[in-house]
Amino acid sequence: MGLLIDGQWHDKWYDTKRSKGKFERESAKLRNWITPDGREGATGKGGFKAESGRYHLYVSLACPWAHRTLIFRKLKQLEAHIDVSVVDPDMLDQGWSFLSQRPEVEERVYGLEFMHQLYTKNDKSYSGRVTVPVLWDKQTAQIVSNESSEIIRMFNNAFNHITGDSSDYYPHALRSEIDEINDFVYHNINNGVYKAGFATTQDAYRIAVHDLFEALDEIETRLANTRYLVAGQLTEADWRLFTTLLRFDSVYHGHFKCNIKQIEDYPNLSAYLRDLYQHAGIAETVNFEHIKRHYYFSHTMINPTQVVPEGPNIDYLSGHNRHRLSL
Ligand SMILES: N[C@@H](CCC(=O)N[C@@H](CS)C(=O)NCC(=O)O)C(=O)O
Repeated sequence: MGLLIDGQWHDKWYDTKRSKGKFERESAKLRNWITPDGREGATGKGGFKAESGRYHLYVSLACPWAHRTLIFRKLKQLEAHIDVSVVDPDMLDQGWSFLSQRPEVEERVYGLEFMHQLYTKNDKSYSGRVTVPVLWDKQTAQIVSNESSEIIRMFNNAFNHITGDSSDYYPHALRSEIDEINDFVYHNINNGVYKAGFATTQDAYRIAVHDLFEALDEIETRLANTRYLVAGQLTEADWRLFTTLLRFDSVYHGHFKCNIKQIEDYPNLSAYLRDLYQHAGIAETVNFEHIKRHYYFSHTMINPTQVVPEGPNIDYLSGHNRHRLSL
């Protein structure tokens, strides 16, 4: 685990000393947008027109942020248009790498060994963390974006004229409601599990874990009478919550000490999680072997033995009975 400073790789863990033991996530720095005609998007520069075969997506199958992008690639019929490279689940002294015996792990554009080489190919004096997901432009050899929340929005609509798929997970009429729930879920749940897991003081951990479970309790109540988070309709807000819920009982509950309850203890959240898992195509984007191996093996300051637990055994294909809920 490390970061680039002026284009040089440094093996360094997160610095929580300056923040009294709190984990503070660095914001993603590369924020351009693919648009239907190449016009500039909400941030960054223009020149990234939606085209079949031009872009490449780098993901970790373990990472909840990268998982969102794989889900949108699937939901929006983009598999034939945007190909993918998968990093090794072990993120050690060189950060994310492609050095692996696993057949699914390979850098498929240039044959690189490490993800940090892609970041320096984009900018040879880059400074910052080397994160996944990354959306890469093969035509100009640049990173379009390393921010998952924006990559899923590009996938949601920039390629519709190419795929013919006009399903919309961020409809205009629901945007402010989606933004509001996203913000709550991001701070307390998506990033909340990391704030608990990476905290290096008791106080920082305690505050994060209580905020997390208060938020889960609130969502549990919200899901009692509605199938999805916003307007009874499947939106990006659901997929953003899904990738964290899915990892919760296998990883965050033990490894990140989020152990006040499991998702399986919540009747509505556990059924909602199954409902989303069983949505067409989604199970194919899930790899529990990578998920468990990555966290337990890579975070050696949390789990120095690198032993990966055997359990839990949860059947995400079992019945959930959420179809009865409409609005
Ligand atoms: N804001 C980014 C966060 C991505 C992120 O933090 N990814 C993790 C993997 S789950 C990562 O690559 N971490 C490496 C590091 O922080 O050095 C996004 O949502 O795309």
